[in-house]
Amino acid sequence: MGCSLRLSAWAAAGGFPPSPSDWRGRRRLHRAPLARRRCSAGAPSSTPLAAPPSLVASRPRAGTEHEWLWDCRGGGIGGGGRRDYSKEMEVAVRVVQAACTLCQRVQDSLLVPYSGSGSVHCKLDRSPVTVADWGVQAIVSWLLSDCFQDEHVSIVAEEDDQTLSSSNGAALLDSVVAAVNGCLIEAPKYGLRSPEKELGAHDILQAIRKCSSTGGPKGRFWVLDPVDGTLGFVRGDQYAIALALIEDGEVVLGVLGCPNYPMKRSGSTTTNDITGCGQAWMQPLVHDFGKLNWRNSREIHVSTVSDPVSATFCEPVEKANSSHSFTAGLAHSVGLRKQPLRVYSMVKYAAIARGDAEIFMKFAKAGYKEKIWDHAAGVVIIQEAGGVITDAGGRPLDFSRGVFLEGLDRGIIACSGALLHHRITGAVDASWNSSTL
Ligand SMILES: Nc1ncnc2c1ncn2[C@@H]1O[C@H](COP(=O)(O)OS(=O)(=O)O)[C@@H](OP(=O)(O)O)[C@H]1O
Ligand SMILES: [Mg+2]
Repeated sequence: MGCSLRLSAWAAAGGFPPSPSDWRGRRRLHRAPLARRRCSAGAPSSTPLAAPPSLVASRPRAGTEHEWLWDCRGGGIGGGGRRDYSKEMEVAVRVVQAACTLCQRVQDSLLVPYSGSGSVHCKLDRSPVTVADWGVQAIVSWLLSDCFQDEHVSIVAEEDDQTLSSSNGAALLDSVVAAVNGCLIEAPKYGLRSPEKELGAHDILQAIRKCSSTGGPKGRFWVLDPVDGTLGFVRGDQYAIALALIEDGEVVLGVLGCPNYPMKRSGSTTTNDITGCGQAWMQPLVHDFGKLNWRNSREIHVSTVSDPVSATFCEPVEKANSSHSFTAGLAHSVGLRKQPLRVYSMVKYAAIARGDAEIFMKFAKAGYKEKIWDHAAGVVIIQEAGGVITDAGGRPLDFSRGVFLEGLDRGIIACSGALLHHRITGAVDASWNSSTL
């Protein structure tokens, strides 16, 4: 399912990174161009930004032997009586692979000041958005519709077309059109069809608009977060492309593309030897000179660590998105010793599924409503890899009630096993009333 990994030259030489700071994307943006960007939300806060010139200069080019790209995919296809989702899974992996390429190109262009696709824009809620968000949404929408022509394809996704359709949006729309066509022309590399002729602005706006389903308890719909962790993306750091399929309110498959998540050496995966309850895999991302090859898939499992002393917990980077002080209190009370691993996006979910961390916690401010696209793909991948994920009251996350995770009790807790999960939910109950959330 889906996390895809970019192996830097450093990781190729040294194996899996030993410390949280090493999880940061290998591409750093220079401070000056970022500071001039319009969106304050895109500006760095705690993350060191200025790239040592050596890092930027020595970043491996796509296609060199140093650059292996990986993704993991998982899916709820093991359940009894369920239908076969292999076609949907295959299409979803191919589509996310294509989307990863678009994102990598746009993230690279963010390194180039004032380049067309390299600018960061602001949404009404002041969160950042780039050509990649609209570009991915357009190609995923177009490709899914093309692959399932005899079905009505329904998609719930994060972006709308308002900014692009506005009178100020023409230049931006041109950049999206160029990025989308540049990616779709390579669709055959992923076993997908390219459009017969280049898509025009109208086609692309239509594809973006098509993702306007609002989900619900019945029927089938895809859920897309085109660039999850946009803040990480614009900072040259971690992000994920997240695609899931929901049927009658249940997530039945998910794919996460995580192009900047470094690969660990295959030898170190031998510690993760428990049998998951389903199936989750990771596989190489196709780089510029490659072709999708299914034989490279590997099954993934959660970690076997159940002692809090040895466990690693991860959480959002921004304290505005999850209370760091509350999770620090929980960590202390259950005996977690390690520093939290703060990583942008659903890469955190991939990390739990792959056994790189044992716990994920998110406690948003009161009143914030979690969206289904921020969790659907990651949740099913964790479950299929053998992990447990619920709200803080121990109930499954409910994807059947529209675009929000309605009824979510306090926060989200994912663990590699039931024992750790039980301890954390117990600690939440013990400390909730005295918290200020
Ligand atoms: N106030 C608030 N509280 C909680 N969550 C929020 C909030 N605002 C936004 N979001 C959603 O969080 C998504 C980013 O999650 P991350 O785990 O990447 O957060 S962080 O950037 O590492 O802090 C982010 O997803 P993207 O917009 O796709 O990046 C948002 O959907
Ligand atoms: Mg998101």
